Amino acid sequence: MSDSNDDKTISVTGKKTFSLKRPAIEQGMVRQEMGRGRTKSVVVETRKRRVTRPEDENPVPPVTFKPRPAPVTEKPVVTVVPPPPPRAPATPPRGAVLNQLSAGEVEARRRALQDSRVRDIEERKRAEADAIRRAEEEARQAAADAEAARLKAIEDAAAAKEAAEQAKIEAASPTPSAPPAEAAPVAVPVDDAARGRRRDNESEAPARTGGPARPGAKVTRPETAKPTRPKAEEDRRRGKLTLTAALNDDGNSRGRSLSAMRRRQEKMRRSSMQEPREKVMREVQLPETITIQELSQRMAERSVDVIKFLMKEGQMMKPGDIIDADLAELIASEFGHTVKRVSESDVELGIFNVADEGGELVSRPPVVTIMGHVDHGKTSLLDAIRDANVVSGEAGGITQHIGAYQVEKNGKLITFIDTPGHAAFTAMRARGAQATDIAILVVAADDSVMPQTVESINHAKAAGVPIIVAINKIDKPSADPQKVRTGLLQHEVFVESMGGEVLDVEVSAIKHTNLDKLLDAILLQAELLDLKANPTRTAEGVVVEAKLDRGRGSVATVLVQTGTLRPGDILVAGDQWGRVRALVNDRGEQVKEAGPAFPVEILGIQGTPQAGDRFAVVENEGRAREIAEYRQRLARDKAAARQSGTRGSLEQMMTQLQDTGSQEFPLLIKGDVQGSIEAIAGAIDKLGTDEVRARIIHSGAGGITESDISLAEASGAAIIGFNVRANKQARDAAERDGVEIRYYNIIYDLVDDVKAAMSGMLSPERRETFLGNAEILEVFNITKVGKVAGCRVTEGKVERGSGVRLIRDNVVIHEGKLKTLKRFKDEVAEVHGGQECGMAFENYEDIRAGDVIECFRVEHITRTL
Ligand SMILES: Nc1nc2c(ncn2[C@@H]2O[C@H](COP(=O)(O)OP(=O)(O)OP(=O)(O)O)[C@@H](O)[C@H]2O)c(=O)[nH]1
Repeated sequence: MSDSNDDKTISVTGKKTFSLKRPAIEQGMVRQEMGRGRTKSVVVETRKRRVTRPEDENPVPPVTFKPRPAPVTEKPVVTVVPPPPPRAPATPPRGAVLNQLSAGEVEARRRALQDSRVRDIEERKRAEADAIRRAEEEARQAAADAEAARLKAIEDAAAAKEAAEQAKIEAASPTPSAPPAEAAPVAVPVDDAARGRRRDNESEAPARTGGPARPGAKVTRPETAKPTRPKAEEDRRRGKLTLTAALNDDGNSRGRSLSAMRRRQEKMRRSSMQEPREKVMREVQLPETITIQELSQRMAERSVDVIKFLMKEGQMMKPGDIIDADLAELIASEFGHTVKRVSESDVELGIFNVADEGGELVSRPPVVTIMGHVDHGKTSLLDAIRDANVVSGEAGGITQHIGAYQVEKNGKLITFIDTPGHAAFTAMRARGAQATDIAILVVAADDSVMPQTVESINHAKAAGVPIIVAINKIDKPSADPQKVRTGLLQHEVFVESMGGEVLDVEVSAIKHTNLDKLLDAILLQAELLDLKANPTRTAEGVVVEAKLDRGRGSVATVLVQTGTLRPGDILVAGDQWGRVRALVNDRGEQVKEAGPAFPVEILGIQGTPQAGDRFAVVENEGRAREIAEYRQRLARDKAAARQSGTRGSLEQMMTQLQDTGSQEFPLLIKGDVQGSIEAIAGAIDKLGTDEVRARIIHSGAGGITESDISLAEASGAAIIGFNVRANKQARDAAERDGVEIRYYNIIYDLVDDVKAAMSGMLSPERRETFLGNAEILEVFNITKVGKVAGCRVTEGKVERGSGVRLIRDNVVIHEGKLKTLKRFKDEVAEVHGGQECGMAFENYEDIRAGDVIECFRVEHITRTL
């Protein structure tokens, strides 16, 4: 051990070692008050000015470096310094020679000893005060802890009885670290505190107390200081000092607040009891498809719970997966929620057929359509009426063909739809628009009832529209109006003069004869119908015609059916929408409004709607755009789904019958001759029972036309072709509108199928795929082979091995198989459109130039219902 080491020890521990050699700098430990009971130890250095005396002029060199080593005795030191400080080192520093001191030196030493004694006393007092304060702090802390434990124990009596006991025990019994406050000064010896500070640490340092413990003291110092600091440090770390804490009696300790403890207890009680929260049952809106995440949100459940449920059901899914409404409903009901299914089409809700809110119903003009057989004078009659009865006061106005016009008779208006013919009428009806109130059936007096007259009758009847018969061309000498009347009887049109209720007027379009009578009849019929509408509500109606006009953009002629349309209105028409820029009437004049049954041209629609589309005024552009987009999407989907299903199919009809309990089975029959049609109609009629019967909405001889398709579509009927085919336009229309056409050449098969459909047991579906048509250009008679048709494939392709039909004037002459299919003398598998080929039928030779050979493939698909 060196001197320097000794010095260091003193400075660190603060102990005073009695030594002859006093360091120039004195050091000591002082406890400094930090406020609110906190203290800290501070090392204090005291620098003393050296006093020089005459005898000290030659100062004794430092004893430690004295060259003469001399034995060091303790005794003189002990005698010179009367009260040896407790635990003072027994050995003075080596190298001190006492017996060679001068008188001055002795005097100086005596003074030094006195000073040190005074210092010792002061330090002892200070240490005593420190010890008392520390003891008080500890006691206060212990009391606070005990109080906290006691409160906790009281409030949580049931749950923590033992803890309460323990807390009480702790509170009652003093621990070494927490003696009672009043006992503290007695319990902690002052001198012990001054020297070793911690009596309770004595067990840790027995070796230190026994002898000179400088190195040991140095090492253990942090430990000995430890118990005095923790409280202050804990307080500092526990959190920020608040006003409450500062004003607290404890001063230096912050316990948990009462409410914090209550909260904690409540939390513990909840978690221990696992109290289920009250579940809120919701009405979950389900669209056709929904993601699991969205469904969970709508149910206010966790998506992980939904996924767990699905896993239990054996389906591994992710939150982003899309499920259908059925599964979503199952999940929702499993979680205890109710379900409300909504569909995309809900966007259209409240657009059409909006109920009148108050407003008075006022009479409106009737809307009339003219129908009839070709060349019976429909156009002539329409023109004659228009020319003769242009709305009074408007003379000179240039008549515009906008698709509809109005005439005036006896101060009453009549609206005519300018597109004659039942095809247009039914096309409109097929789109859901029943624009017409009255149908004028034009029958030429010199020609009587013809096939299209019958079609027109059937179309009007299917629509439930009353008919007025206009017997035209009565100016002609060959006119026989009576023949027309009797002819109509066969088709269940009973005119007044024959005892029926149907009004009939003999007219001449050319001579303008009886046009007034016809108009009177229309007004009379309108009166019977009591046509009324509310002009004060938002407008609804139907598109009569639409076109893209150069310079004016999209132009649509609409017929307002209810409400009043004005410029600035936002409307949706079919899958188009727009803001009405201008309204133009049938005389080319801009008008400010169009009321019920008024035809007007609208400018401002974004695209071109289709004739027959319904239109309605909506409240804002957003809604209009939304509906238009939905409808465009729907149209695309429909187009995509067209291949997969047909609307007017026997199968579907049967399902409908089962679903709706409907008792009618609508059919449209076209045959090669009237006789076979009658036979078919008779056979089908016999199939009828009390529960279900077939209703032939139209039948006729001849090929299947576009008008048949639209009638079938509008009436939801299936078309049966007996030995007849559909022409190209009709085929396209059937495909577009999803109407099934079934071809038969044996009445027995036809009746069997209808019977099966009606009784709910359909035989395997015979699905026929059209492959192509070839026109016979020339017929060659080749010996040994027979008749060979030199053809050009006009449509699609022709395949060897497929079924073929020979068609003459849209009537099937023969159905069978091909014997040969040749191209430049070679037998080929198929011939494509535009190419020429040679064909011969098996066992059939009656072929002529101009005949058409239809090629088709037949598949039998077993029905699954
Ligand atoms: N004598 C006479 N001829 C008439 C009368 N009405 C029409 N015609 C003639 O009959 C022919 C056909 O008349 P349209 O008005 O074109 O007949 P439509 O029914 O419109 O004919 P499509 O448009 O082909 O269906 C024309 O040549 C007319 O001149 C009439 O009252 N008397």
